[in-house]
Formats: sequence, C-alpha cells, structure tokens
Amino acid sequence: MIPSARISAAIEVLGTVLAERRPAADVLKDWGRAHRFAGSGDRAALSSLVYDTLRHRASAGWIMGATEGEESPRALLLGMLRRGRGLEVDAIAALCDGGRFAPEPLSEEERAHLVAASLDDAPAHVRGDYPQWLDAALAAVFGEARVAEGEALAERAPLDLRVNTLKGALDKALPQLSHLSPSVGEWSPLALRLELEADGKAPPLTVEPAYIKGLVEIQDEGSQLAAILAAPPRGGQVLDLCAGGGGKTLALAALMDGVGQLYAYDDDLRRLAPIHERVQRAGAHNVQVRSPKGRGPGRVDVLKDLESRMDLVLVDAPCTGTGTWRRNPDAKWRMRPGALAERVKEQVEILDEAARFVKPGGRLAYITCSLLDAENVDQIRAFTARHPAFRAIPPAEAVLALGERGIALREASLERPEGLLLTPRRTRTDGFFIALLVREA
Ligand SMILES: C[S@@+](CC[C@H](N)C(=O)[O-])C[C@H]1O[C@@H](n2cnc3c(N)ncnc32)[C@H](O)[C@@H]1O
Repeated sequence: MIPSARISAAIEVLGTVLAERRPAADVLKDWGRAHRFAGSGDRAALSSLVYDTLRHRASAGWIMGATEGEESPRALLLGMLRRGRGLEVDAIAALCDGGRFAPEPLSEEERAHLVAASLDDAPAHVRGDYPQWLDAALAAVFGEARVAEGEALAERAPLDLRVNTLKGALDKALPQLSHLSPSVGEWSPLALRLELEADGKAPPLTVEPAYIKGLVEIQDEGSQLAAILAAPPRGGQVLDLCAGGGGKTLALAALMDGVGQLYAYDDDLRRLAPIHERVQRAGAHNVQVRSPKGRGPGRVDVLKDLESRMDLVLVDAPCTGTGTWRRNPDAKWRMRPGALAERVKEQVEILDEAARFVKPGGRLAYITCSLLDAENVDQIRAFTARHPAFRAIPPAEAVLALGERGIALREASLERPEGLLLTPRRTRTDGFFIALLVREA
C-alpha cells in the first residue's frame, strides 16, 4: 500500500472504532481479514496510525477546531499527523492528494488549522490528552503537572523484558538478543528494554529462542518493580491472589529462586488459563495454581487451607488501568465513571479477602496500574481503618528491596505515606501504585 492509502484505511478504521465504540484491536483485526492483500508492514503502519491518533485524540481534535465528542475521524487523523508526528502542512497535503487511494485534498480551513496548530488556549485535559471527567482526579494527584503526565501517557511504550533468573542471568540473555539492541533497565536489575521500530511495530520477540526457552519474559519494568518491592521471601509461603495470566507470578517465582511455595489464584478461569504453559516455559517449579471451582453461592473455597499461613499475599488488583494508557490508548476514551466506581468496590472486597491469608508478621502487597487516589492511597487508608492489625510500610523502607537503586527510585516516584506511584513521566515505566502492609498481630 502506498502511504496515502494507509492514511485512508486509518480514517476508515478510526471511523468504526469511534462510531461503534469498539476496541481498536478488534476493528483492526476485522480490517485485516477483509484486506488480505495488505502485508505485515501495511498492517503495522495502519495500527500505529490508529493508535497514535487515539493517543492524541483530544489535542488533535482541538487543533483542527473540532467540537469535543464530535470530531470526524479525518480531522483527528490530520491533527495527529501534525501534533503527534510533527509533520509539516505540505507533507500532510502531499499524503492527501485526492489520488485513487488517497484521502481528499485539504480544504482551506483544514490547512489553516494545521498551520496554526495551537494549543495555547486549550484546557488541561486537551493538552494532556485525557478525558475531561478525570481532570479533577488527576489534578488531586499531580496538580499542575497533570498535563505533562498526560503527555507522557500519550507516548508509545517500549517493549520491556524481564530476564528469568531461573534460566540464566542478564549476561546470558544480553548476547542472545544483541541483534535487537536491548538497553539494560534503569531500575530493575532484571530488565531489558527494546525500542519500537519507526512504524511503532514491536520486534517479533516471540520467535526468539531466548523467549521460547523461557530465558526472557515480556513484562513492563514497572510491573517487575512491583514484584521486587513485594520482596517474596525465598523459602516462604506466598499467595498471588489476582494472578491473571501470571505476569507477576513468574517474577515472584524467580525472585524466590524457585524455593518455597507460591500459590497462584484468580477468580476468572479464562484469565488464569495461560499461566500453566507460562509456568512450564519459565521452569517455575514452586508454583501451585489454584483454579476457582463453582460459581456464586456454590463456589468452593479452594484457598481455605492457606488462611493465616502466608508470609506474603500479593494483590495485583483489577483497576481502571489509567497507568497503561500508553499501551491501551483507546481504553482511556472508553472509560466511564461507573467503571471506576465498580473497580473501587471490587478492590475493597479483594483487600478484605486477602487479609485472611496473611499470618501475623506477614505482609500484604497491594498493586494497581492506576494513577487515581480512589484506587490507590484511599484504598490503603480505608483498609487500615477496617483492619487495624495492618500497618502501611513506609516507602523509604520498602525500596530497600531494590538496594541502592531503590533510593533513586523513591526520588523519581511520587511518594505518599501509603505507597509509591510510578508513572511514564517520572520513571519511564507504565503507571503503577505499589503499597506494602505488614500484619502486626
Ligand atoms: C491486574 S489483573 C492481574 C494481572 C496479573 N497479576 C499479571 O501480572 O499478569 C487483575 C486480575 O484480578 C482478577 N480478579 C478480579 N476479582 C478477583 C477476585 N475477587 N479474586 C481473585 N481475582 C480477581 C481478574 O480476573 C484479573 O485477572
């Protein structure tokens, strides 16, 4: 496909995403099925045009003079080419030449908007490219810096890997991946970072022998840090209560050197499904997966025997995912206040559930990939009020699990007495909130 045909296709896909409120990934998949002639380069270029537009949706619409909520997919895409990709007006006009597969030529009005491309009078949520209804909540956390935080959340995310020390050390993995030019992690001693290609495509990691053999796993550096700061004791008893596909489970197993017992549970059997194969590939022999049995009042308590026995319970809670907007840019526009209220309620229930497994002297790690106080510090405050036996461990103490790098991490993060908040702008990771609590009695 010629570049202008890709622009036309991106406008079409965006139109469906916006009109039908469907996830961009699904619409892109449908488009691929209906256009089998398109090669992998075309598909990659198309999806990065669509995702980049969603990343910059508010600012792209604003510079094109569109009314919020009523922007045409064409206006958004043109605005993104100017603001997100920094193309000059003539370069955009050359892509829109009205040729056979190209978009219509630019109107005088479009040209004028693209020349001015001004965000000077734009409100914070437009400059920061996030939904207006979240402005007050983000202001409560970041104040004036919410615009810069939003801008960083509108960037593309790199592909982070974690070296699985059950299979080998960093110096074994590095030479095996040298053709992908990885850089070593800024904070996690286990992290390798691969930058995306110019078209936004990630390197095809899953065909690499190092990946196939389990020497490296795909895991954002922030997620790795959450597991490291949770500090699972080698030889201890650990429960990963919201294990999902096992991202944190595998990191915990490696940090325990495969010694002790790690139980992985999730109340959604489908989400838990990939964990079995991943545990095998990683060689994580101390993981015992506990699958949910039954539904509703008939549900069997498959964790009953773990009550008051755990040295560490990890709660990687279901959340709004506001910290992962770099990777899921369409999710930020689909999110609704009702969903936030629902997640908050689930988090309360899961934290209360988690408490029963922690032994006296044991710890509870609460993690979200959200930036919002309602899901983070407010949850910890409310939990310690409901459960006076638990006390929040000060972040200054928690970061010691990372050695010297912990001091720098603490300075870079947003520190609250209840926990640390990592953000793309501050730590160049996904957004993560990490809180540790100890059960004193
Ligand atoms: C953030 S995801 C977990 C991601 C996973 N830990 C990882 O690192 O790949 C949150 C998980 O919590 C699970 N969940 C939601 N409610 C739960 C509950 N009451 N008990 C256990 N798991 C629950 C969801 O099914 C979801 O898989």
